[in-house]
Amino acid sequence: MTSQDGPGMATPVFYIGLHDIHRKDPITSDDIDLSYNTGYDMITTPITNNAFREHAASVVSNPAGSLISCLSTEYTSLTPTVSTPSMIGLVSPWVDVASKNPRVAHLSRQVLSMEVAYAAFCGISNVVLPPLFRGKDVPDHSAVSRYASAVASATTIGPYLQLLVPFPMDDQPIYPESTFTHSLSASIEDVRGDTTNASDPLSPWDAWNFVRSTCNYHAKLAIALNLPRLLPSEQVQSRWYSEPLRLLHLPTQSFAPNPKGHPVLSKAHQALLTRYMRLQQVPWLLLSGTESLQNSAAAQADPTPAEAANVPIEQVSSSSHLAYLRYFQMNQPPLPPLARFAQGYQDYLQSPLQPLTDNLESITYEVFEKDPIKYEWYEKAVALALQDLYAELQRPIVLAVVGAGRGPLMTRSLLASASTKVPIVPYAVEKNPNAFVLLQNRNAIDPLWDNRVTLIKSDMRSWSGPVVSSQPAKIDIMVSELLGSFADNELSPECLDGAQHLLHPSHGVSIPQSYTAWVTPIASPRIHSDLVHRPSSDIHKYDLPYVAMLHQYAFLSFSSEPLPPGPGGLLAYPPAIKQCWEFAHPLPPPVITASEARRTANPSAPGLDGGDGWNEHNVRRCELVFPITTRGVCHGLAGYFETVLYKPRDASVTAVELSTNPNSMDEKSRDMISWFPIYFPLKTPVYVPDGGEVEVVMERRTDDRKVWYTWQVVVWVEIGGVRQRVGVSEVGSSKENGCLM
Ligand SMILES: C[S@@+](CC[C@H](N)C(=O)[O-])C[C@H]1O[C@@H](n2cnc3c(N)ncnc32)[C@H](O)[C@@H]1O
Repeated sequence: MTSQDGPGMATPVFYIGLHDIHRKDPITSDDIDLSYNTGYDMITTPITNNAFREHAASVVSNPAGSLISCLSTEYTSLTPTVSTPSMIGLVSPWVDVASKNPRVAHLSRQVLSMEVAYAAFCGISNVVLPPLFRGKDVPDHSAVSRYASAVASATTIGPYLQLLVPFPMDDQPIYPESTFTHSLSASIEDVRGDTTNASDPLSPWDAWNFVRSTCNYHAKLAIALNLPRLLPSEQVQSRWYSEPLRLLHLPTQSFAPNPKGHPVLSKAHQALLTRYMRLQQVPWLLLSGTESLQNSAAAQADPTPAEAANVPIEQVSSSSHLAYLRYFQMNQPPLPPLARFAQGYQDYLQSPLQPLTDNLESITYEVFEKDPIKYEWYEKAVALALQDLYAELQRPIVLAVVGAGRGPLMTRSLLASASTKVPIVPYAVEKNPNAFVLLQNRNAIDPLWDNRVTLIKSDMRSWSGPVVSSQPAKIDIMVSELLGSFADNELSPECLDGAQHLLHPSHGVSIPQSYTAWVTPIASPRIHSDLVHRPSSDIHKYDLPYVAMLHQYAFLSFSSEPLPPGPGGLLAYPPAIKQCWEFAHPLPPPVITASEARRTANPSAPGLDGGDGWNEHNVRRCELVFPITTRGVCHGLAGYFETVLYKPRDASVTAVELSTNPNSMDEKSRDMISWFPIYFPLKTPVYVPDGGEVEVVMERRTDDRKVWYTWQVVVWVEIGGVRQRVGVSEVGSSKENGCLM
């Protein structure tokens, strides 16, 4: 249930349910038929009836100790039916497991467990739990703790249930007409007693975070989020976006009348829905506060938007809100190319490719070759480099594509030569014997290649180099694409260093000329939950960076300069994404000389992590500090890269660059699809308070045979003028899964 038209296509399906907030008894089959006929996809139902509520209230107010009775036909009319799958069960909202009165809390837990178990028995697979937040109350930590403990117990009931935990988006009071305001406690005391009044929009999220941590990120838990009429800040919206949203509750108060009196959503609500409805698991929408089904049945069933727009104002009914949502669904903007390409892969963790040790399959090359930007940018870069070198050398340029794959960069180099009219002596070097067959084919049959490309089946590091006019020659332009999602993680530095002796020492150009790795801390509960629930026999699951189309996550650190205002005038800030390190080619000759000296068994010190230390120059370390204004949980690090393919000698001509860094990708290589980000997981997520700092310590290490990364997160807070370390993650290390050279 991800998108209407399968992978690559545009519009999500909206599943819309009806929630009658005044309903006290389970629904009947007539109600279900009516809701279908009105155009809803599902409907909420109480699990027990008002008699049960009265029974529970009498037990609560009788301290002599009578007990809650078992469910019987007196207390529920719900039975399993063919329509059960389209029902969302509601645990009685008067159940107050967070009450500070131990008796209320205890009886509430009994009711909760009976109702959840009965719903599960009936085959209802989605059950909304009673709310923690009611009316104006912001529960204190004891209440949150009691609530979390009750939810944790509920996760043990029924194997196939999804428990939907209701939360408001922020600390605005819940709509007064919601049944959520009345609880069992109200009959004997003030609802919760201790509450806080200070404004804190993240308090519901914080409570949710505590609940799900108590439940160890249980896969059965999801959120039923109440959308307020006034939406909170972009950061609060993004935080909820990263969480497992199953239901978005839209009370009619979230709508405003348009000039004709028809209910519509504000621009800000529209933007939020468009974003949330692109989640891979599209949340369901729940409409409440409309008039009862019986009344709205009189209105036209399932009207078209045009019909809905012509409904006289006095007839605006539940179907008007529904018709608006259907209209809104049909007018969703199409997905951008990268999002289309990534359909089905969102947040799916893949081990990074190792094209040096493994031989890639043809289909993998085919996927790279679909990129609409990368090859075009390489062609531009080669053209600029050819012009620069030809102006200096005035002879054919020796150009080698090292790691040619199936040949797309060779094709682009030949096109650049044709467009600039700079003659080239082309070489294509590839170590994958299977891809080499295709290179031979291409040379023979592609009219552009026309058998003029010299093909070398070799590792670039052991190739003896070009021969021009029967004489050994140097390469003028060495073109490669050995970059991984974190720039250097497919060992581009080691491969290109190994081939540098083939490059002309004074004017030789490497395309790319340099590349940088970038990182930022993120909240990624979905990915964390995926890792938590992988078998514990997978002992390295946290000790590996993953390639992932990051989707349901939230940035935690932002720069202080706002972006231009978005829909509804909400201010948003770009994420703080910082550079870890850089590699540039060719290396200064003394670095290569020193590396060679260490390799040739002289008495110099060994490498820090073993070996002779000849690859020590490719070791890197960074310590980066990220300010955190709004508290959150860091589950891992998102990594990106940027590369300068070629910076022309004429400084007035713009350099040709590629980027996957969200802050620069649109400017440098918009719509490029070849690389997903990389993700470095934390085994134990770390909580970062408001005003804290996340320090990221990363290293690229080597023992001359392989390369690996280590990563660690440290949380700092200033308390009483003293900077204190309040959280430290384990050190993640990919040493056991390092990239072999
Ligand atoms: C990421 S693929 C890029 C392929 C192609 N240039 C493209 O853009 O579609 C990297 C290619 O480099 C090759 N390769 C990696 N290391 C190499 C080495 N040391 N010597 C020769 N080829 C290498 C791999 O086999 C693979 O074909």
